[in-house]
Amino acid sequence: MDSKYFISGKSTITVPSKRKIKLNDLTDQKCLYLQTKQLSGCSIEEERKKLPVFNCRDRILKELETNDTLLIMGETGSGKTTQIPQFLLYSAHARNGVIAVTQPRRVAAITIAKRVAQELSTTVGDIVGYTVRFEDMTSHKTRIRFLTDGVLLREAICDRLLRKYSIIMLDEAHERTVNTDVLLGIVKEAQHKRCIQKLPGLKLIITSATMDIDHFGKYLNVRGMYLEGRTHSVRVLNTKEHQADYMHAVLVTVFEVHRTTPINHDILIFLTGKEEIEVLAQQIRQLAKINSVGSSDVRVFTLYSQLAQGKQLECFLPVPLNTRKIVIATNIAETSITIPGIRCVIDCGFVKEKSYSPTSGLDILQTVRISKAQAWQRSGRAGRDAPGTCYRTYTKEEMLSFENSAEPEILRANLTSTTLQLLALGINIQDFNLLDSPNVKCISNAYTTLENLGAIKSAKLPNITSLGRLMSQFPLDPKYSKLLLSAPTFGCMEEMLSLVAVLSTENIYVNPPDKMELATLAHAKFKSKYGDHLTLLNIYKCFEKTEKTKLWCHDNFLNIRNLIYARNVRCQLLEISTKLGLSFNSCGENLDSVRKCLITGLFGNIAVLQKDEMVLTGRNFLRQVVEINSEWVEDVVPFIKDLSYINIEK
Ligand SMILES: Nc1ncnc2c1ncn2[C@@H]1O[C@H](COP(=O)(O)OP(=O)(O)OP(=O)(O)O)[C@@H](O)[C@H]1O
Repeated sequence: MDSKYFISGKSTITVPSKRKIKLNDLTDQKCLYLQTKQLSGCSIEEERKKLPVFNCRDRILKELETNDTLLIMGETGSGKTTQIPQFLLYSAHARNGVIAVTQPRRVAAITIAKRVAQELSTTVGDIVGYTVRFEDMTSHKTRIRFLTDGVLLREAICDRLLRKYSIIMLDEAHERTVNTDVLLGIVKEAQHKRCIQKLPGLKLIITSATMDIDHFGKYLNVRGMYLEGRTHSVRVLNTKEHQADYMHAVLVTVFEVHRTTPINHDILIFLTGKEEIEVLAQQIRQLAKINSVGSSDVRVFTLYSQLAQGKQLECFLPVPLNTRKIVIATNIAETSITIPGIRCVIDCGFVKEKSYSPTSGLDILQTVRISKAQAWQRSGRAGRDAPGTCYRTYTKEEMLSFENSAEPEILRANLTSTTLQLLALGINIQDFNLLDSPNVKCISNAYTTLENLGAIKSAKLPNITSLGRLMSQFPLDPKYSKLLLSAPTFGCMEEMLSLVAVLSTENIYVNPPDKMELATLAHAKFKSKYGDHLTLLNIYKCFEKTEKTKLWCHDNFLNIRNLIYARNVRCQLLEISTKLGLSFNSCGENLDSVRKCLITGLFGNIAVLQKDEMVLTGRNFLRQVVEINSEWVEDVVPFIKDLSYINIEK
């Protein structure tokens, strides 16, 4: 082993804990791994016909003849997502409508659609297409449509029987997103109603490599179907000892792999969030620069949800010869996706999980241990186009204490948006037969918030109002749709469209770790004394006025891709608003209108608090957003229920 590999420089790098590591420190450090499992595998084969699922084609089609619902479990990479829709394409089952394949994440929907289009020698938007929020790449020719579960749920609002579809495949069901859970119930109901109304049937296929098949089976009243076989073997290694600093363990492992494996073995690293990812990316780039292996190179890509879509897709492209691709991702890369070239996965064993606190009414982001199912999904990202290895920076014993699967999102999420969508479908969430029933307090909070937004008449008797129905037409959080629906009255529709578009976009700021001060200075130019919302609006307005947008964004440390994305979102929101007959007006420089309008939507958010907390938070909130001014109160009161809790004059 060439331990000198690490020590050609004297530079230091900063790790998140602000601890400085000397490159020399890494020399003697190695994470000792123990091989814990060798997943049995077949020989290396790349053609789709050699995928294990291929042998099950006839079995699947036959099962569908006698069953309306199939529950299919097969190994990661066995070909479920890419192949099953193709088996169905020319089958009798797909004669009466489009095949929908849902994915919990947009990046998966897009990349799989591209792959399947490639396999069918067509282009995306032809026979195969995808639809994700604010982007539709389908046409009247599209027969297989990959879409996020959120998009399909939204479509159900317009047509509860989902008549456009002949087959719906809910993929990655183990992820237990709220949307997939709700869709299970909706599709089940659509199957039943279509049968009663003698409409063409609807087949439902649920797929995953790691779902709790008994639980699903009981709910759907079907037996599970197992597809045997694995495409390529994945060697799984756990650290011998507990690693107190997983970032450090990951870094050491990256360079061990870099030093000891062929340069075309690309690496995928799982960390918990953007900050960690950016820090590690910088460390790897710095270390690789001064420690190159011969003429080889390292290209580091990052993959997390706040990245602009175009940037997220960069890691799927091939890199030049003699270059090792290193992708550092959050759990967004955990299921479904194939990043070509990945032979090695390094899993830190943690994930950031969003949960909703029914007592405070706030969403909390916490770093928690992954589940066993997530660990297997992560290792499954290696061994897709060749045998692979997965390094886990936790011990085998530690893994024993992991939960079998992550807690379903429906048991820990803020349910306001889902509750409104269901109400628009005529379904009361508390009466809806779901795979797991949500917490009663979460449901009552959702009703209270919707009541405060004016979307339902009363939390006790949750009948959707006409305003609520309009709100459900926007693919937005209800508080943002409320803003758009209130804006014409306040005379600030143009401004609110821009603001909501920016709020629906990932971070528009660029904060390079080495130029933090310059970036802060540049951003300060746009700062509004009335808070973040008006600052964002300022930025968007300046962006639209600028001709040389690229240079302007660069000079102002702003993300051009995300601002362009916001512009597209704005166009679509404008389209929906026009369809709903909303008038388009502008308040010009009089931003007081925007501030007043903001109260109508954002207030709903804090309204689930206890009365005492609400008085306090409400007052602070009003202070932040508006001047405490009785004239304003007159304007906003009709939009807010229960404002009487707050003594505005104080
Ligand atoms: N974008 C892609 N680029 C290259 N190869 C791909 C791509 N997508 C899929 N493949 C190939 O097809 C195989 C099957 O992928 P597919 O996504 O259908 O499997 P899966 O059983 O659905 O896996 P998972 O349970 O992990 O989602 C992969 O192992 C890989 O060899």
